[in-house]
Amino acid sequence: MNPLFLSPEHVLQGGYFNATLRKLQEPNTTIEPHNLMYPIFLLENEDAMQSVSSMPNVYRYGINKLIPALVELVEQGLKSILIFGIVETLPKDARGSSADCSENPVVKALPRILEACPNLTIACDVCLCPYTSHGHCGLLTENGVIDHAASVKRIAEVALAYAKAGAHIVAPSDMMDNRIKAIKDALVENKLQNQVSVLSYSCKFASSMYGPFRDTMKSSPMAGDRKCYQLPPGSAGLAARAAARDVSEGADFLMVKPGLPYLDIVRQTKDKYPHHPLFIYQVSGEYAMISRNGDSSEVESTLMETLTCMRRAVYDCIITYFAPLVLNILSRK
Ligand SMILES: NCc1[nH]cc(CCC(=O)O)c1CC(=O)O
Ligand SMILES: [Zn+2]
Ligand SMILES: [Zn+2]
Repeated sequence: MNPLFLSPEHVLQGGYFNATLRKLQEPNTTIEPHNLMYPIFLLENEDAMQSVSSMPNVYRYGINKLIPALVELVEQGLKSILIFGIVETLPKDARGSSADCSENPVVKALPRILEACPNLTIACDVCLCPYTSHGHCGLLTENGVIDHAASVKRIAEVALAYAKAGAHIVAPSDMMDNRIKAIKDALVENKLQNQVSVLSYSCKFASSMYGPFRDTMKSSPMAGDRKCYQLPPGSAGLAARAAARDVSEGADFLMVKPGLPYLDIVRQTKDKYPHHPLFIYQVSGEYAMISRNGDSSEVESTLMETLTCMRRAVYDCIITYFAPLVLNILSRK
């Protein structure tokens, strides 16, 4: 018996007393630039640049302001972006016609971003809510409920338009059943299947944490809510079935959204589909919460702790409004 009565197998502190040993104890949780995707709010007005009141350091850009910002971020290591179009003068109507018209800001911007940043991977969010007069993510019947077949057909058309305009990834965020297959079919019919991948918002929950995003996008539903297509927050079962549905329909990448309160879903999805790269969307409400957690050094340490824990859970790519800050932190290491 040793004089201190310590049982050797219960002495853990001998295994993490310096920084190198601590790194060994956190396997596979490092973050590199290819693990980050940066969401971009794109305005119709090409010369505009507006701050977002509920999200410090986040801007809505017209293409002429976006290009120089992106060129600089790519120099700092940015590998991928996720674009959201915002219309202000183009009309919103029942079928979301402005989502894929030739004047749509995303359709117009894609060739210019591809030219300015040839090594940047560009994903486009595909949804109808920023473009419909009723603000829902699908099309509605006369009775005001989701018209499933019409919605899926329309979402596939929009995805195809972004694919034709040069998007590398189309990312449907509407949560309609069967839209992944409809999009894949459209890509095949147009011989784009080997040039465009499909990132499915597969496990997207009806969360209260999308508030700052909806303010920014002006995309809240005019009536009702999204609970008939986004998942109930307590349902691990529907999340498992939604991921299975999207895998069977040919999704290249899966996603869990929001991130932090849903890490059990992240782990469940990764365990079931280890061969599908998994994305987490750290949403606008999470961004707002972390941004307010103290001074800049506390914000940075909270952010990195959060991303490390998410990585432990395990994701392959994190979609985060903090991407520029993370690149900056990585460059200082
Ligand atoms: N389809 C709309 C969409 N696409 C991405 C987000 C949320 C992003 C965020 O909060 O950062 C939302 C909001 C919603 O579904 O209500
Ligand atoms: Zn939507
Ligand atoms: Zn969306």
